[in-house]
Amino acid sequence: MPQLEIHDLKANYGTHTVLERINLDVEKGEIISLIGPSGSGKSTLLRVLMGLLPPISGGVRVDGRSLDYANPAQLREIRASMAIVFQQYNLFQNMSVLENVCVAPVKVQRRARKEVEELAVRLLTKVGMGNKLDAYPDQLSGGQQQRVAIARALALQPSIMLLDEVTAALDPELVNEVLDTVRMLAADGMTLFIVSHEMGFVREVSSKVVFMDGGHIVESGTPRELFDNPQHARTREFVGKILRH
Ligand SMILES: Nc1ncnc2c1ncn2[C@@H]1O[C@H](COP(=O)(O)OP(=O)(O)OP(=O)(O)O)[C@@H](O)[C@H]1O
Repeated sequence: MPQLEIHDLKANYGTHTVLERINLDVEKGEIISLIGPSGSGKSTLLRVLMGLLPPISGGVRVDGRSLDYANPAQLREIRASMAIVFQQYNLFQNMSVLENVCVAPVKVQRRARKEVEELAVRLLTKVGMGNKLDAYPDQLSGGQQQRVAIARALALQPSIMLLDEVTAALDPELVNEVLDTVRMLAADGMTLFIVSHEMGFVREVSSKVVFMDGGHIVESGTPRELFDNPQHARTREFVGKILRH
């Protein structure tokens, strides 16, 4: 059974339909990259999956269970099983690195502080921030802050991580340290949804690349299928354009 099943999903902003007929099955440990032109609905799909924008119709199943985004108790569960990291790291400026990672598991998930702190130290060490536990966000580079943001998401112990252009706000020399962290998550078997404009990276890590345009999935396939042998004219045009850059 796929870990995540998206069935005929539709979403609107007001009366404007921004996602339609989205169908996608994701197996545990898969790395799914969403690519497509600006405004094609990539971020919106992540927002819908997280329950930040309720779908108009269609459904999402996690481990075979249908998610009811209108049910507040289920919404909490959804947010516990998936974690999202955005382009802007949005760390709490008045909290240390360690506290940033611990606050939601302790305050929202009501897990024991000692256990959470131990996990937080392990995660921060893993993302190369173990020597900055007591630092404050304004003492860190963008790449370091983003790695703390990834550790913070991992501390929620999600089974699926959604990464929305996590390197887009970084100076070029800091991009790789964050991509290395994502490579590590992939190697650990975490199921990942990635929206990224780093096409070399997308090609390297993805098990499946999904090309979106105008709120639809146009086609999906392995990186090789999608980049080297796209089936649709629209995909060929997009891939041709990005590869020329
Ligand atoms: N908060 C919002 N209110 C209304 N419309 C929105 C909102 N956010 C996005 N949209 C619209 O929804 C559509 C999909 O936007 P989305 O941000 O999902 O695209 P995207 O593929 O992630 O683009 P980009 O690569 O530029 O981030 C666009 O037409 C956009 O204008």
